[in-house]
Amino acid sequence: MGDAIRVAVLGGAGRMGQMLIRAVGESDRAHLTGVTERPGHAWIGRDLGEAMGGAARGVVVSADPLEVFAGADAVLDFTTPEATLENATLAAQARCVHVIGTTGMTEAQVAALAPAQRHAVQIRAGNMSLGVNLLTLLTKRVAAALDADFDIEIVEMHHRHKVDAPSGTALMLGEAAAAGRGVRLADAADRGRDGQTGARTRGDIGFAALRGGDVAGEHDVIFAADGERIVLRHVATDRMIFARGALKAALWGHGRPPGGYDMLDVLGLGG
Ligand SMILES: NC(=O)C1=CN([C@@H]2O[C@H](COP(=O)(O)OP(=O)(O)OC[C@H]3O[C@@H](n4cnc5c(N)ncnc54)[C@H](OP(=O)(O)O)[C@@H]3O)[C@@H](O)[C@H]2O)C=CC1
Ligand SMILES: O=C(O)C1=N[C@H](C(=O)O)C[C@H](O)C1
Repeated sequence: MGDAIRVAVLGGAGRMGQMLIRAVGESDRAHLTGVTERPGHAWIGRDLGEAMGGAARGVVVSADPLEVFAGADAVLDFTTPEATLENATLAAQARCVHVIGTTGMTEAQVAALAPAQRHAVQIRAGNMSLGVNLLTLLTKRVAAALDADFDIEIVEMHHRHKVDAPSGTALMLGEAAAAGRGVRLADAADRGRDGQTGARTRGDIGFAALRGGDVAGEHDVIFAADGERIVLRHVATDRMIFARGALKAALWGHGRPPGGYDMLDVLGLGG
């Protein structure tokens, strides 16, 4: 394994957890040293390979994140907001790179992640794909070039199991649009229309969330004016784009000074 970094996957039985395990397995720069799951999960105590329906891999799925963090240089965390908050403290104690893909965190939960950044490299993004991160830059540019005659609407669609809305990606795109406009998203966001809503408020950034089937993730940023419409679109057809992005982040973060980073930093696209 030579210089390969030691990587653990948190929430290994999840949709993303299984992709992350695959991505680490495909890499010659990383090797899997641990996997966690929620206490009480059916995979706990089982060999990972067997739990996934294949050959034994010599990694036992653990409900004890402490021992898993202790044996890892980096942890990949696509779990729940509550688990991610606990993991941030453990990553700081173990000085692990903490790659956070978890979405649906409240403002207070995001703020609570900050103290851990004094001791650990923490890389967080609502979307780890190259395409979406590029789209945030395009969105910011287009929003900066247009005035509020162009109404901005962000429409996203995801699989039926998704539990948070708007998606983390939609919020990233909303932040980018707001930054381009020179406003705060918190002041401009319209996150739910139903019933007698009244006419659209000029300058609002609207969100709509669709859920159904097995959609991996689709996002449109619409700039709609009288007589014309610009649509910027990203379509994910395979969750491996998120998993490979997360592993790229772990490799990038290994050996860096502690702090809070995002995927634009990892991809070298930050300002
Ligand atoms: N940033 C990005 O690029 C992407 C982010 N995501 C985000 O990642 C998150 C996970 O998505 P997805 O994989 O679809 O969801 P899943 O529900 O399939 O996976 C989450 C996994 O975490 C497990 N889990 C829950 N609590 C703990 C705990 N305390 N310790 C260890 N494991 C735990 C769950 O177990 P159990 O089911 O038993 O509760 C489950 O197996 C979501 O927030 C999603 O939005 C998804 C794709 C890309
Ligand atoms: O839950 C998902 O599946 C996804 N979540 C992320 C989000 O909330 O934007 C990223 C991706 O769109 C898939």
